[in-house]
Amino acid sequence: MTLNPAPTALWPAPHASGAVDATVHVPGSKSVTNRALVLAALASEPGWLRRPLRSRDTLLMAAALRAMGVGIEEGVGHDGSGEAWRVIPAALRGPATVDVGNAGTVMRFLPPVAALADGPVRFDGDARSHERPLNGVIDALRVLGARIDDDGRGALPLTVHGNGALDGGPVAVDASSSSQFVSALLLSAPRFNQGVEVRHTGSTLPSLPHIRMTVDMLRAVGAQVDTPESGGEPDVWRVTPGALLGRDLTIEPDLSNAQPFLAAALVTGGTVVIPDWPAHTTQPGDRLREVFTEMGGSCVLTERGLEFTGSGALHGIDVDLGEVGELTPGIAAVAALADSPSTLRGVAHLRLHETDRLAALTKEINELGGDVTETADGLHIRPRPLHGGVFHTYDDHRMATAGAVIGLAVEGVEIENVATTAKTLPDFPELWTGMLGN
Ligand SMILES: O=C(O)C1=C[C@@H](OP(=O)(O)O)[C@@H](O)[C@H](O)C1
Ligand SMILES: C=C(OP(=O)(O)O)C(=O)O
Repeated sequence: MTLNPAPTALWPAPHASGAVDATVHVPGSKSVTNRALVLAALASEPGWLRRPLRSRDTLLMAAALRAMGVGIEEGVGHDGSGEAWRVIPAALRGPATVDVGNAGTVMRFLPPVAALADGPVRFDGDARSHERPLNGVIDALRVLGARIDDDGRGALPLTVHGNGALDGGPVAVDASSSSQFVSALLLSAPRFNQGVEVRHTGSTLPSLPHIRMTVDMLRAVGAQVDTPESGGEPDVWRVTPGALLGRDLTIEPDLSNAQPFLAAALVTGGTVVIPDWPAHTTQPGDRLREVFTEMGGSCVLTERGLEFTGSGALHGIDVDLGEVGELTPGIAAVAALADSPSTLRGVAHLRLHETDRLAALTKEINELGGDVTETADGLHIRPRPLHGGVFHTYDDHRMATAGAVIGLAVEGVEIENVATTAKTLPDFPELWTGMLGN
């Protein structure tokens, strides 16, 4: 990766003058919204998404589905409450072009959908999207009967030549670089002639909760899915062909985007309430209750939401984040401010995320005076007194929010390109200053 960001606008990260005490309404989950859009588009009847996330990643997903003929209309939900999208499925068509931006969910979940279209669908995106792995999806779709033109690197740009249907059937995939390979194949599989049997062949599989999210959401729209957890073989998922229902789904708040706000309570010894925190969820952000408690906070789930309180103490942690990799930047930020060292493990695949997150976190925290080293599969973080400076973000929303967390405790931190948070949380600067009572 290149670690030479272009100079862009700097955002002075607010320094906390005391303990925060705030309620923060966090917008909808990116991962749930983009799965719900795909499943609603593949259904045999219209459906509703209520309180969908409207951010770069989800607007790109909606635009792509519209380009393939799906109707996505603005509206209010059945009960009149909250904003909603009404999704009206249609025969999927090409030619179409899809801009994936740098959204893993768009670049991985939509090529299988495009294989069901009746013409070519061209995929391209940000420069970084050309570097993120897509080989698992491309190779698997070819085995399942699709024709795809790419430049042979197993990455974007590419064209899927849909012919209105896909055979489907058994396929082996090494998903050690991204769980999204598995999710992508499962999501469209009810519409493949033979469904699918996906066998993961790699030595590790990151982000299992996100695969569970895929399975749960498929089942909720009527798909039959067999999983390792439901008595099937280890590392094998089977989806039976069949029609999908159109549902009325309210999207949960994005718990990974709740992370910086919970971190603010932890770092300042204050309290933050996140309303509508789900009692049961497959979102990886739910693990924050445990991780941030071990780092010095405490929390309780009440009818007001998740109430998270910092004790004033901040401890280091030794933790495997392989299942919840997207939480790593925020945990690293807190760890850099703690009273003891931390080891974050199991996240080698973060080198292939929005940016090489292990290199970027190491460089940016160290440039503020920190002492972080990369390991084969994570980070060692030894806290040291930090000083102000520019925190570069490499077009990574979670680098920007991680820098903001450090800025609460360290005066003079400036975030380069805070607008990159629009990938999943467009209102971040306003929510952040609102939380601080400004
Ligand atoms: O399926 C999903 O919605 C996601 C899966 C994970 O991807 P990886 O398995 O590539 O880490 C996660 O990091 C990403 O933010 C969202
Ligand atoms: C890895 C992430 O995103 P993507 O869906 O683009 O993979 C993330 O949001 O942390």
